[in-house]
Amino acid sequence: MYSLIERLASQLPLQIAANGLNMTMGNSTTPGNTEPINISGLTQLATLWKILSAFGVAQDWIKLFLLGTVLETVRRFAYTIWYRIIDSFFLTATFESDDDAYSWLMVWVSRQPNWRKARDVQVSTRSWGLEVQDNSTRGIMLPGEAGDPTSQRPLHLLPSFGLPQTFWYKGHWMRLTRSRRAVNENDNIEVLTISILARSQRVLYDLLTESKRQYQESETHRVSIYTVGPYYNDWRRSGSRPKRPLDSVVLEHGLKEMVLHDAQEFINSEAWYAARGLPWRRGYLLYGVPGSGKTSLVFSIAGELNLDIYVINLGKRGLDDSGLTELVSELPPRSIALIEEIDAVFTRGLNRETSKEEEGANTKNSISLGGLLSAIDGIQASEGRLLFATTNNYNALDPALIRAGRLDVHVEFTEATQFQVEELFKRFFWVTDGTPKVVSDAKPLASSTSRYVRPQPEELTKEECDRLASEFAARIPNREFAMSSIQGFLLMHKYRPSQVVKEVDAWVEKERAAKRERERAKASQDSKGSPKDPSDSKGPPSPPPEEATA
Ligand SMILES: Nc1ncnc2c1ncn2[C@@H]1O[C@H](COP(=O)(O)OP(=O)(O)OP(=O)(O)O)[C@@H](O)[C@H]1O
Repeated sequence: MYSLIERLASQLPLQIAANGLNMTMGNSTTPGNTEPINISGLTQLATLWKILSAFGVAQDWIKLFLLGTVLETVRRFAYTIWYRIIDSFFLTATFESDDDAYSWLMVWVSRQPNWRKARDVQVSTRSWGLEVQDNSTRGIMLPGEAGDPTSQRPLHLLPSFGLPQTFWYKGHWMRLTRSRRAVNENDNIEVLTISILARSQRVLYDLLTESKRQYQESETHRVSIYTVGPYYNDWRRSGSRPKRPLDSVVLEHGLKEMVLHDAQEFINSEAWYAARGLPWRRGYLLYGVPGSGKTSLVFSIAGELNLDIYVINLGKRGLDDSGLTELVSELPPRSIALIEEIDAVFTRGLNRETSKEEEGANTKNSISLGGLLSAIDGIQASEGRLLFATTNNYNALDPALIRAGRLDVHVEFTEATQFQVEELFKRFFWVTDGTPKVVSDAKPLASSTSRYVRPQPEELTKEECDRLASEFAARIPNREFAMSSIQGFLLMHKYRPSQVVKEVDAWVEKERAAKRERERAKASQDSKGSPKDPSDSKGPPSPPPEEATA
Protein backbone atom coordinates (compact mmCIF):
# COMPACT_ATOMS: atom_id res chain seq x y z
CA MET A 1 0.00 0.00 0.00
CA TYR A 2 2.73 2.39 1.00
CA SER A 3 4.74 1.57 -2.15
CA LEU A 4 1.61 2.22 -4.22
CA ILE A 5 1.22 5.64 -2.65
CA GLU A 6 4.92 6.31 -3.25
CA ARG A 7 4.53 5.35 -6.89
CA LEU A 8 1.53 7.57 -7.25
CA ALA A 9 3.41 10.39 -5.57
CA SER A 10 6.31 10.09 -7.96
CA GLN A 11 3.97 10.12 -10.96
CA LEU A 12 1.83 12.98 -9.72
CA PRO A 13 4.08 15.87 -10.77
CA LEU A 14 4.02 14.54 -14.30
CA GLN A 15 0.24 14.42 -14.28
CA ILE A 16 -0.01 17.85 -12.72
CA ALA A 17 2.38 19.20 -15.32
CA ALA A 18 0.35 17.52 -18.05
CA ASN A 19 -2.80 19.14 -16.70
CA GLY A 20 -1.12 22.54 -16.75
CA LEU A 21 -1.45 22.97 -12.98
CA ASN A 22 1.03 25.04 -11.10
CA MET A 23 1.97 23.52 -7.70
CA THR A 24 4.77 24.17 -5.21
CA MET A 25 5.90 21.19 -3.19
CA GLY A 26 8.57 20.22 -0.66
CA ASN A 27 11.60 22.43 -0.76
CA SER A 28 11.05 23.62 -4.32
CA THR A 29 11.85 27.29 -4.76
CA THR A 30 10.80 27.82 -8.30
CA PRO A 31 7.15 27.98 -9.42
CA GLY A 32 6.41 25.04 -11.66
CA ASN A 33 9.39 23.06 -10.38
CA THR A 34 8.64 19.29 -10.65
CA GLU A 35 11.35 17.88 -8.40
CA PRO A 36 10.64 14.43 -6.70
CA ILE A 37 8.48 14.83 -3.61
CA ASN A 38 10.24 14.61 -0.26
CA ILE A 39 7.80 12.63 1.89
CA SER A 40 8.47 12.93 5.64
CA GLY A 41 6.46 13.51 8.88
CA LEU A 42 3.53 15.90 8.65
CA THR A 43 4.48 16.86 5.21
CA GLN A 44 4.00 13.24 4.24
CA LEU A 45 0.43 13.24 5.54
CA ALA A 46 -0.38 16.53 3.87
CA THR A 47 1.02 15.20 0.65
CA LEU A 48 -1.02 12.02 0.95
CA TRP A 49 -4.14 14.07 1.51
CA LYS A 50 -3.48 16.12 -1.58
CA ILE A 51 -2.75 13.02 -3.60
CA LEU A 52 -5.96 11.37 -2.52
CA SER A 53 -7.94 14.55 -3.02
CA ALA A 54 -6.83 14.56 -6.58
CA PHE A 55 -8.90 11.44 -7.22
CA GLY A 56 -12.66 11.66 -7.26
CA VAL A 57 -13.21 8.10 -5.93
CA ALA A 58 -10.88 8.67 -2.97
CA GLN A 59 -12.89 11.75 -2.04
CA ASP A 60 -16.02 9.63 -1.96
CA TRP A 61 -14.33 7.12 0.29
CA ILE A 62 -13.27 9.81 2.68
CA LYS A 63 -16.78 11.23 2.81
CA LEU A 64 -18.14 7.76 3.43
CA PHE A 65 -15.62 7.18 6.19
CA LEU A 66 -16.43 10.48 7.86
CA LEU A 67 -20.15 9.82 7.57
CA GLY A 68 -19.73 6.35 9.13
CA THR A 69 -17.69 7.78 12.00
CA VAL A 70 -20.28 10.44 12.70
CA LEU A 71 -23.14 7.94 12.53
CA GLU A 72 -21.40 5.48 14.90
CA THR A 73 -20.63 8.27 17.36
CA VAL A 74 -24.24 9.41 17.27
CA ARG A 75 -25.43 5.83 17.71
CA ARG A 76 -23.24 5.27 20.75
CA PHE A 77 -24.23 8.56 22.24
CA ALA A 78 -27.93 7.83 21.70
CA TYR A 79 -27.47 4.37 23.20
CA THR A 80 -25.85 5.79 26.34
CA ILE A 81 -28.52 8.46 26.69
CA TRP A 82 -31.27 5.90 26.15
CA TYR A 83 -29.91 3.63 28.86
CA ARG A 84 -29.40 6.57 31.18
CA ILE A 85 -33.07 7.42 30.68
CA ILE A 86 -34.17 3.81 31.05
CA ASP A 87 -31.99 3.38 34.14
CA SER A 88 -33.52 6.42 35.70
CA PHE A 89 -36.91 4.68 35.46
CA PHE A 90 -35.69 1.24 36.53
CA LEU A 91 -34.33 0.02 39.82
CA THR A 92 -31.95 -2.85 39.44
CA ALA A 93 -30.85 -5.17 42.22
CA THR A 94 -28.70 -8.27 42.04
CA PHE A 95 -28.68 -11.22 44.42
CA GLU A 96 -25.99 -13.89 44.57
CA SER A 97 -26.67 -17.46 45.55
CA ASP A 98 -24.08 -17.47 48.35
CA ASP A 99 -26.15 -14.90 50.21
CA ASP A 100 -29.32 -15.37 52.25
CA ALA A 101 -31.21 -12.71 50.31
CA TYR A 102 -31.00 -14.93 47.23
CA SER A 103 -32.92 -17.68 49.04
CA TRP A 104 -35.58 -15.19 50.17
CA LEU A 105 -36.10 -14.07 46.60
CA MET A 106 -36.15 -17.57 45.14
CA VAL A 107 -38.71 -18.73 47.66
CA TRP A 108 -40.77 -15.60 47.07
CA VAL A 109 -40.65 -16.06 43.29
CA SER A 110 -41.58 -19.72 43.51
CA ARG A 111 -44.66 -18.77 45.52
CA GLN A 112 -46.00 -16.09 43.16
CA PRO A 113 -49.45 -17.19 41.93
CA ASN A 114 -48.93 -15.93 38.37
CA TRP A 115 -45.62 -17.73 38.28
CA ARG A 116 -47.50 -20.98 37.97
CA LYS A 117 -48.76 -19.87 34.57
CA ALA A 118 -45.28 -19.07 33.28
CA ARG A 119 -44.33 -20.88 30.10
CA ASP A 120 -40.58 -21.06 30.60
CA VAL A 121 -39.57 -22.36 34.02
CA GLN A 122 -37.04 -24.54 35.75
CA VAL A 123 -38.67 -27.34 37.74
CA SER A 124 -36.73 -28.07 40.89
CA THR A 125 -37.11 -30.12 44.06
CA ARG A 126 -34.78 -27.68 45.85
CA SER A 127 -36.45 -25.59 48.49
CA TRP A 128 -33.70 -22.94 48.76
CA GLY A 129 -32.80 -23.62 52.32
CA LEU A 130 -36.43 -23.51 53.32
CA GLU A 131 -37.29 -26.82 54.84
CA VAL A 132 -40.55 -28.21 53.60
CA GLN A 133 -42.72 -28.52 56.65
CA ASP A 134 -46.23 -27.31 56.10
CA ASN A 135 -48.58 -26.72 53.22
CA SER A 136 -47.52 -23.10 52.76
CA THR A 137 -43.98 -24.16 51.96
CA ARG A 138 -44.72 -27.37 50.16
CA GLY A 139 -44.48 -26.06 46.63
CA ILE A 140 -46.37 -27.93 43.94
CA MET A 141 -47.61 -31.44 44.48
CA LEU A 142 -48.10 -33.54 41.39
CA PRO A 143 -51.65 -34.69 40.65
CA GLY A 144 -52.51 -37.62 42.87
CA GLU A 145 -49.72 -36.89 45.34
CA ALA A 146 -51.50 -34.18 47.33
CA GLY A 147 -52.29 -35.47 50.80
CA ASP A 148 -49.95 -38.41 50.41
CA PRO A 149 -47.69 -38.28 53.47
CA THR A 150 -45.09 -40.45 51.79
CA SER A 151 -44.53 -37.89 49.03
CA GLN A 152 -41.73 -35.80 50.47
CA ARG A 153 -40.45 -34.07 47.35
CA PRO A 154 -42.76 -31.29 46.22
CA LEU A 155 -41.70 -29.35 43.17
CA HIS A 156 -40.90 -25.68 42.80
CA LEU A 157 -41.16 -23.63 39.63
CA LEU A 158 -38.21 -21.29 39.29
CA PRO A 159 -37.04 -18.82 36.65
CA SER A 160 -35.03 -20.60 33.99
CA PHE A 161 -31.49 -19.44 33.27
CA GLY A 162 -30.79 -16.78 30.69
CA LEU A 163 -34.26 -15.85 29.52
CA PRO A 164 -35.59 -12.77 31.32
CA GLN A 165 -39.03 -13.20 32.86
CA THR A 166 -41.41 -10.34 33.36
CA PHE A 167 -44.26 -9.88 35.79
CA TRP A 168 -46.04 -7.30 37.87
CA TYR A 169 -45.42 -6.49 41.49
CA LYS A 170 -47.63 -3.98 43.31
CA GLY A 171 -48.49 -2.31 40.01
CA HIS A 172 -44.85 -2.16 38.87
CA TRP A 173 -43.52 -3.94 35.85
CA MET A 174 -40.63 -6.15 36.82
CA ARG A 175 -37.99 -8.04 34.86
CA LEU A 176 -36.15 -10.92 36.44
CA THR A 177 -33.08 -12.60 35.01
CA ARG A 178 -31.33 -15.62 36.46
CA SER A 179 -27.78 -16.29 35.32
CA ARG A 180 -24.56 -17.94 36.38
CA ARG A 181 -21.22 -16.33 37.20
CA ALA A 182 -17.98 -18.30 37.37
CA VAL A 183 -16.09 -18.06 40.67
CA ASN A 184 -13.28 -20.29 39.53
CA GLU A 185 -12.66 -22.73 36.71
CA ASN A 186 -14.78 -25.45 38.32
CA ASP A 187 -17.54 -23.61 40.11
CA ASN A 188 -20.01 -20.88 39.58
CA ILE A 189 -22.64 -19.08 41.56
CA GLU A 190 -26.12 -18.09 40.52
CA VAL A 191 -27.09 -14.47 40.15
CA LEU A 192 -30.62 -13.12 40.17
CA THR A 193 -31.04 -9.66 38.65
CA ILE A 194 -34.28 -7.82 39.24
CA SER A 195 -35.18 -4.62 37.40
CA ILE A 196 -38.30 -2.84 38.55
CA LEU A 197 -39.95 -0.03 36.62
CA ALA A 198 -40.08 2.43 39.50
CA ARG A 199 -38.37 5.66 40.42
CA SER A 200 -38.47 5.24 44.17
CA GLN A 201 -36.54 2.53 45.98
CA ARG A 202 -39.53 1.88 48.17
CA VAL A 203 -40.92 -0.83 45.98
CA LEU A 204 -37.62 -2.69 46.19
CA TYR A 205 -37.67 -2.43 49.97
CA ASP A 206 -41.25 -3.69 49.97
CA LEU A 207 -40.21 -6.66 47.90
CA LEU A 208 -37.27 -7.42 50.18
CA THR A 209 -39.35 -7.03 53.33
CA GLU A 210 -42.08 -9.27 51.98
CA SER A 211 -39.75 -12.00 50.80
CA LYS A 212 -37.69 -11.92 54.00
CA ARG A 213 -40.81 -12.02 56.18
CA GLN A 214 -42.29 -14.93 54.23
CA TYR A 215 -39.04 -16.78 54.52
CA GLN A 216 -38.61 -16.15 58.21
CA GLU A 217 -42.21 -17.01 59.02
CA SER A 218 -41.73 -20.45 57.60
CA GLU A 219 -38.52 -20.76 59.58
CA THR A 220 -40.04 -19.77 62.94
CA HIS A 221 -39.86 -23.28 64.23
CA ARG A 222 -36.34 -23.87 63.08
CA VAL A 223 -32.81 -22.86 63.99
CA SER A 224 -30.64 -21.74 61.07
CA ILE A 225 -27.15 -23.11 60.89
CA TYR A 226 -24.26 -21.34 59.18
CA THR A 227 -20.93 -22.86 58.29
CA VAL A 228 -17.81 -21.59 56.56
CA GLY A 229 -18.05 -21.51 52.76
CA PRO A 230 -15.94 -23.83 50.63
CA TYR A 231 -13.85 -21.18 48.83
CA TYR A 232 -13.54 -18.14 51.02
CA ASN A 233 -13.66 -17.44 54.71
CA ASP A 234 -17.27 -16.38 54.66
CA TRP A 235 -20.45 -17.61 56.28
CA ARG A 236 -22.99 -19.63 54.33
CA ARG A 237 -26.32 -20.89 55.53
CA SER A 238 -25.96 -24.63 55.41
CA GLY A 239 -29.44 -25.57 56.58
CA SER A 240 -31.75 -25.51 59.54
CA ARG A 241 -33.00 -27.83 62.26
CA PRO A 242 -36.32 -27.94 64.06
CA LYS A 243 -36.12 -26.08 67.36
CA ARG A 244 -35.45 -28.45 70.21
CA PRO A 245 -37.65 -27.81 73.25
CA LEU A 246 -35.59 -27.01 76.31
CA ASP A 247 -37.33 -29.65 78.38
CA SER A 248 -36.21 -32.34 75.94
CA VAL A 249 -32.69 -31.86 77.28
CA VAL A 250 -32.65 -33.56 80.65
CA LEU A 251 -30.02 -32.19 83.01
CA GLU A 252 -29.68 -31.95 86.75
CA HIS A 253 -32.06 -29.55 88.50
CA GLY A 254 -31.79 -25.95 87.36
CA LEU A 255 -28.68 -26.36 85.19
CA LYS A 256 -30.13 -25.64 81.78
CA GLU A 257 -32.38 -22.94 83.21
CA MET A 258 -29.28 -21.24 84.65
CA VAL A 259 -27.50 -21.27 81.27
CA LEU A 260 -30.61 -20.09 79.42
CA HIS A 261 -31.23 -17.28 81.87
CA ASP A 262 -27.61 -16.15 81.73
CA ALA A 263 -27.63 -16.12 77.92
CA GLN A 264 -30.95 -14.30 77.78
CA GLU A 265 -29.77 -11.64 80.19
CA PHE A 266 -26.59 -11.16 78.21
CA ILE A 267 -28.45 -10.71 74.93
CA ASN A 268 -30.57 -7.97 76.50
CA SER A 269 -27.79 -6.06 78.19
CA GLU A 270 -25.92 -4.29 75.41
CA ALA A 271 -26.37 -0.91 77.09
CA TRP A 272 -25.23 -2.28 80.44
CA TYR A 273 -21.97 -3.50 78.93
CA ALA A 274 -21.47 -0.25 76.98
CA ALA A 275 -22.01 1.88 80.09
CA ARG A 276 -19.24 0.02 81.88
CA GLY A 277 -16.89 -0.09 78.93
CA LEU A 278 -16.98 -3.88 78.84
CA PRO A 279 -16.86 -5.82 75.59
CA TRP A 280 -20.32 -7.20 74.95
CA ARG A 281 -19.32 -10.85 74.70
CA ARG A 282 -20.00 -13.96 76.71
CA GLY A 283 -18.49 -17.40 76.46
CA TYR A 284 -19.69 -20.77 77.76
CA LEU A 285 -17.63 -23.91 78.06
CA LEU A 286 -19.69 -27.10 78.14
CA TYR A 287 -17.42 -29.96 79.08
CA GLY A 288 -17.84 -33.57 80.02
CA VAL A 289 -18.47 -37.06 78.74
CA PRO A 290 -19.54 -37.68 75.16
CA GLY A 291 -23.28 -38.00 74.56
CA SER A 292 -24.31 -36.10 77.66
CA GLY A 293 -26.27 -33.32 75.95
CA LYS A 294 -23.76 -30.50 75.36
CA THR A 295 -24.62 -29.88 71.72
CA SER A 296 -28.29 -30.53 72.38
CA LEU A 297 -28.30 -27.78 75.00
CA VAL A 298 -26.72 -25.27 72.59
CA PHE A 299 -29.36 -25.98 69.94
CA SER A 300 -32.10 -25.80 72.47
CA ILE A 301 -30.93 -22.41 73.77
CA ALA A 302 -30.62 -21.11 70.20
CA GLY A 303 -34.25 -22.12 69.63
CA GLU A 304 -35.46 -20.54 72.87
CA LEU A 305 -33.70 -17.24 72.14
CA ASN A 306 -34.34 -17.25 68.39
CA LEU A 307 -30.67 -17.10 67.52
CA ASP A 308 -28.84 -18.53 64.54
CA ILE A 309 -25.89 -20.85 65.09
CA TYR A 310 -22.53 -20.25 63.37
CA VAL A 311 -20.44 -23.39 63.54
CA ILE A 312 -16.69 -22.79 63.63
CA ASN A 313 -14.79 -25.89 62.63
CA LEU A 314 -11.23 -25.33 63.81
CA GLY A 315 -10.11 -28.37 61.85
CA LYS A 316 -11.28 -26.98 58.52
CA ARG A 317 -8.64 -27.42 55.89
CA GLY A 318 -6.91 -24.17 55.05
CA LEU A 319 -8.23 -22.24 58.03
CA ASP A 320 -5.46 -20.23 59.67
CA ASP A 321 -5.26 -17.59 62.39
CA SER A 322 -6.13 -14.66 60.16
CA GLY A 323 -8.99 -16.59 58.55
CA LEU A 324 -10.37 -17.42 61.98
CA THR A 325 -10.14 -13.79 63.11
CA GLU A 326 -11.91 -12.70 59.93
CA LEU A 327 -14.69 -15.23 60.48
CA VAL A 328 -15.22 -14.26 64.08
CA SER A 329 -15.22 -10.55 63.26
CA GLU A 330 -18.03 -11.18 60.75
CA LEU A 331 -20.34 -12.88 63.21
CA PRO A 332 -23.56 -10.93 63.41
CA PRO A 333 -24.63 -9.61 66.80
CA ARG A 334 -27.20 -11.71 68.63
CA SER A 335 -25.94 -14.97 67.28
CA ILE A 336 -24.33 -18.09 68.68
CA ALA A 337 -20.84 -19.13 67.66
CA LEU A 338 -20.33 -22.82 68.33
CA ILE A 339 -16.89 -24.41 68.50
CA GLU A 340 -17.33 -28.13 69.03
CA GLU A 341 -14.53 -30.15 70.55
CA ILE A 342 -12.38 -27.11 71.05
CA ASP A 343 -9.55 -29.41 72.19
CA ALA A 344 -9.72 -31.79 69.26
CA VAL A 345 -7.95 -29.64 66.75
CA PHE A 346 -4.81 -30.15 68.77
CA THR A 347 -3.69 -33.72 69.26
CA ARG A 348 -2.72 -32.76 72.75
CA GLY A 349 -3.51 -29.87 75.05
CA LEU A 350 -2.04 -26.58 73.98
CA ASN A 351 -0.66 -24.36 76.60
CA ARG A 352 1.35 -21.21 76.71
CA GLU A 353 4.63 -23.12 76.95
CA THR A 354 4.04 -25.00 73.71
CA SER A 355 6.47 -23.59 71.20
CA LYS A 356 5.33 -22.62 67.73
CA GLU A 357 7.30 -25.53 66.25
CA GLU A 358 5.67 -27.96 68.64
CA GLU A 359 2.26 -26.55 67.84
CA GLY A 360 2.97 -27.02 64.15
CA ALA A 361 4.07 -30.57 64.69
CA ASN A 362 1.00 -31.46 66.68
CA THR A 363 -1.76 -29.67 64.92
CA LYS A 364 -3.69 -30.76 61.89
CA ASN A 365 -4.09 -27.21 60.65
CA SER A 366 -2.53 -23.84 61.12
CA ILE A 367 -4.54 -22.45 64.03
CA SER A 368 -2.30 -21.49 66.93
CA LEU A 369 -3.33 -20.93 70.52
CA GLY A 370 -2.53 -17.22 70.15
CA GLY A 371 -4.71 -17.06 67.04
CA LEU A 372 -7.58 -18.74 68.85
CA LEU A 373 -7.27 -16.42 71.85
CA SER A 374 -7.22 -13.26 69.79
CA ALA A 375 -10.12 -14.47 67.64
CA ILE A 376 -12.18 -14.96 70.79
CA ASP A 377 -11.52 -11.62 72.44
CA GLY A 378 -9.09 -9.69 70.25
CA ILE A 379 -9.70 -6.22 68.94
CA GLN A 380 -11.54 -7.51 65.89
CA ALA A 381 -13.75 -9.97 67.75
CA SER A 382 -17.40 -9.19 67.12
CA GLU A 383 -19.70 -7.93 69.86
CA GLY A 384 -23.04 -9.25 70.96
CA ARG A 385 -22.34 -12.85 70.24
CA LEU A 386 -22.53 -15.85 72.52
CA LEU A 387 -19.69 -18.28 72.20
CA PHE A 388 -20.32 -21.89 73.13
CA ALA A 389 -17.35 -24.24 73.16
CA THR A 390 -17.66 -27.93 73.92
CA THR A 391 -15.02 -30.42 74.91
CA ASN A 392 -14.69 -33.93 76.29
CA ASN A 393 -11.23 -33.11 77.60
CA TYR A 394 -11.32 -30.20 80.00
CA ASN A 395 -7.81 -30.76 81.31
CA ALA A 396 -6.31 -30.43 77.86
CA LEU A 397 -7.31 -26.79 77.60
CA ASP A 398 -4.93 -23.99 78.35
CA PRO A 399 -5.90 -21.81 81.34
CA ALA A 400 -5.64 -18.75 79.11
CA LEU A 401 -8.35 -20.14 76.87
CA ILE A 402 -10.80 -20.89 79.61
CA ARG A 403 -10.33 -17.83 81.78
CA ALA A 404 -13.23 -15.48 82.49
CA GLY A 405 -13.64 -12.98 79.68
CA ARG A 406 -13.11 -15.70 77.11
CA LEU A 407 -15.12 -18.63 78.41
CA ASP A 408 -16.95 -17.15 81.38
CA VAL A 409 -19.34 -19.93 82.39
CA HIS A 410 -18.17 -23.53 82.72
CA VAL A 411 -20.80 -26.27 82.86
CA GLU A 412 -19.93 -29.87 83.54
CA PHE A 413 -21.87 -32.71 81.91
CA THR A 414 -21.58 -36.11 83.54
CA GLU A 415 -22.90 -39.60 82.91
CA ALA A 416 -26.62 -39.90 83.55
CA THR A 417 -27.82 -39.53 87.11
CA GLN A 418 -30.87 -41.45 88.26
CA PHE A 419 -32.88 -38.26 88.16
CA GLN A 420 -31.96 -37.79 84.48
CA VAL A 421 -32.74 -41.41 83.62
CA GLU A 422 -36.18 -41.19 85.21
CA GLU A 423 -36.98 -37.92 83.45
CA LEU A 424 -35.81 -39.26 80.11
CA PHE A 425 -38.04 -42.31 80.48
CA LYS A 426 -41.07 -40.12 81.21
CA ARG A 427 -40.34 -37.89 78.26
CA PHE A 428 -40.19 -40.92 76.05
CA PHE A 429 -43.39 -42.63 77.08
CA TRP A 430 -45.59 -39.83 78.23
CA VAL A 431 -46.82 -36.66 76.57
CA THR A 432 -47.69 -33.67 78.66
CA ASP A 433 -51.10 -33.10 77.11
CA GLY A 434 -52.46 -35.82 79.39
CA THR A 435 -53.28 -38.41 76.75
CA PRO A 436 -51.63 -41.78 77.12
CA LYS A 437 -48.62 -41.77 74.90
CA VAL A 438 -48.29 -44.98 73.20
CA VAL A 439 -49.75 -45.76 69.94
CA SER A 440 -47.47 -46.35 67.06
CA ASP A 441 -48.14 -44.43 63.88
CA ALA A 442 -46.15 -46.93 61.86
CA LYS A 443 -47.95 -49.15 59.38
CA PRO A 444 -47.64 -52.94 59.47
CA LEU A 445 -44.89 -54.35 57.31
CA ALA A 446 -45.97 -54.81 53.71
CA SER A 447 -44.44 -58.24 53.28
CA SER A 448 -46.82 -61.00 54.40
CA THR A 449 -44.04 -63.59 54.25
CA SER A 450 -42.02 -61.84 56.95
CA ARG A 451 -41.57 -63.91 60.09
CA TYR A 452 -41.18 -60.80 62.14
CA VAL A 453 -44.22 -60.15 64.29
CA ARG A 454 -44.44 -56.54 65.29
CA PRO A 455 -45.04 -56.23 69.02
CA GLN A 456 -48.23 -54.47 69.97
CA PRO A 457 -47.77 -50.94 71.33
CA GLU A 458 -48.70 -50.63 74.98
CA GLU A 459 -51.10 -48.21 76.55
CA LEU A 460 -50.40 -46.94 80.02
CA THR A 461 -51.70 -44.38 82.45
CA LYS A 462 -49.68 -41.54 83.91
CA GLU A 463 -49.34 -43.38 87.21
CA GLU A 464 -48.12 -46.51 85.46
CA CYS A 465 -45.64 -44.48 83.46
CA ASP A 466 -44.26 -42.80 86.61
CA ARG A 467 -43.95 -46.14 88.37
CA LEU A 468 -42.12 -47.74 85.45
CA ALA A 469 -39.86 -44.68 85.17
CA SER A 470 -38.69 -44.88 88.77
CA GLU A 471 -38.27 -48.66 88.50
CA PHE A 472 -36.20 -48.22 85.37
CA ALA A 473 -34.03 -45.47 86.92
CA ALA A 474 -33.41 -47.58 90.03
CA ARG A 475 -31.94 -50.36 87.83
CA ILE A 476 -29.54 -48.08 85.99
CA PRO A 477 -26.42 -47.40 88.06
CA ASN A 478 -25.91 -43.75 88.90
CA ARG A 479 -23.43 -41.92 86.64
CA GLU A 480 -22.28 -44.99 84.79
CA PHE A 481 -23.79 -44.58 81.32
CA ALA A 482 -24.06 -41.63 78.99
CA MET A 483 -27.52 -40.24 78.27
CA SER A 484 -27.04 -41.02 74.59
CA SER A 485 -26.61 -44.75 75.39
CA ILE A 486 -29.73 -44.82 77.50
CA GLN A 487 -31.62 -42.99 74.78
CA GLY A 488 -30.41 -45.61 72.31
CA PHE A 489 -31.79 -48.39 74.52
CA LEU A 490 -35.17 -46.68 74.89
CA LEU A 491 -35.36 -46.22 71.14
CA MET A 492 -35.18 -49.98 70.69
CA HIS A 493 -38.52 -50.30 72.47
CA LYS A 494 -40.07 -46.97 71.85
CA TYR A 495 -43.68 -48.16 72.12
CA ARG A 496 -43.19 -50.73 74.90
CA PRO A 497 -42.19 -49.16 78.22
CA SER A 498 -42.71 -52.29 80.30
CA GLN A 499 -40.46 -54.24 77.94
CA VAL A 500 -37.76 -51.63 78.60
CA VAL A 501 -37.99 -52.31 82.31
CA LYS A 502 -37.94 -56.06 81.74
CA GLU A 503 -34.78 -55.89 79.66
CA VAL A 504 -32.88 -53.23 81.53
CA ASP A 505 -30.75 -55.56 83.66
CA ALA A 506 -29.60 -57.51 80.64
CA TRP A 507 -28.83 -54.25 78.86
CA VAL A 508 -26.73 -52.98 81.79
CA GLU A 509 -24.70 -56.19 81.76
CA LYS A 510 -24.22 -56.02 78.02
CA GLU A 511 -23.12 -52.39 78.17
CA ARG A 512 -20.65 -53.13 80.97
CA ALA A 513 -19.14 -56.00 79.01
CA ALA A 514 -18.84 -53.80 75.93
CA LYS A 515 -17.24 -51.04 77.99
CA ARG A 516 -14.73 -53.46 79.49
CA GLU A 517 -13.87 -54.70 76.02
CA ARG A 518 -13.33 -51.14 74.76
CA GLU A 519 -11.10 -50.33 77.71
CA ARG A 520 -9.09 -53.49 77.20
CA ALA A 521 -8.62 -52.72 73.51
CA LYS A 522 -7.58 -49.17 74.32
CA ALA A 523 -5.11 -50.30 76.97
CA SER A 524 -3.49 -52.75 74.59
CA GLN A 525 -3.34 -50.07 71.88
CA ASP A 526 -1.74 -47.63 74.33
CA SER A 527 0.82 -50.17 75.42
CA LYS A 528 1.72 -50.88 71.80
CA GLY A 529 2.03 -47.19 71.13
CA SER A 530 4.17 -46.37 74.20
CA PRO A 531 7.91 -46.21 73.67
CA LYS A 532 9.79 -49.33 74.68
CA ASP A 533 12.03 -49.43 77.69
CA PRO A 534 15.45 -48.37 76.40
CA SER A 535 17.09 -50.94 78.68
CA ASP A 536 15.44 -53.69 76.68
CA SER A 537 18.12 -54.19 74.08
CA LYS A 538 16.88 -57.56 72.79
CA GLY A 539 13.80 -56.52 70.94
CA PRO A 540 13.60 -54.44 67.76
CA PRO A 541 13.47 -50.64 68.16
CA SER A 542 9.94 -49.50 68.94
CA PRO A 543 8.19 -47.40 66.28
CA PRO A 544 7.30 -43.75 66.99
CA PRO A 545 3.89 -43.37 68.70
CA GLU A 546 2.13 -42.02 65.59
CA GLU A 547 3.05 -45.04 63.55
CA ALA A 548 2.18 -47.52 66.26
CA THR A 549 -1.32 -46.13 66.67
CA ALA A 550 -2.00 -45.65 63.00
N1 LIG B 1 -29.02 -34.67 78.80
C1 LIG B 1 -29.65 -35.16 77.75
N2 LIG B 1 -30.99 -35.02 77.63
C2 LIG B 1 -31.64 -35.51 76.57
N3 LIG B 1 -31.04 -36.15 75.56
C3 LIG B 1 -29.71 -36.29 75.60
C4 LIG B 1 -28.96 -35.81 76.70
N4 LIG B 1 -27.69 -36.10 76.48
C5 LIG B 1 -27.61 -36.71 75.31
N5 LIG B 1 -28.82 -36.83 74.77
C6 LIG B 1 -29.13 -37.41 73.47
O1 LIG B 1 -27.94 -38.05 73.01
C7 LIG B 1 -27.60 -37.66 71.69
C8 LIG B 1 -26.23 -36.99 71.69
O2 LIG B 1 -26.32 -35.79 72.43
P1 LIG B 1 -25.33 -34.56 72.23
O3 LIG B 1 -24.79 -34.56 70.84
O4 LIG B 1 -26.01 -33.35 72.69
O5 LIG B 1 -24.17 -34.95 73.21
P2 LIG B 1 -22.77 -34.25 73.39
O6 LIG B 1 -22.53 -34.16 74.83
O7 LIG B 1 -22.70 -33.00 72.63
O8 LIG B 1 -21.81 -35.33 72.73
P3 LIG B 1 -20.35 -35.13 72.14
O9 LIG B 1 -19.46 -34.67 73.24
O10 LIG B 1 -19.98 -36.51 71.66
O11 LIG B 1 -20.48 -34.15 71.04
C9 LIG B 1 -28.70 -36.75 71.23
O12 LIG B 1 -29.56 -37.48 70.38
C10 LIG B 1 -29.45 -36.35 72.47
O13 LIG B 1 -30.83 -36.32 72.23
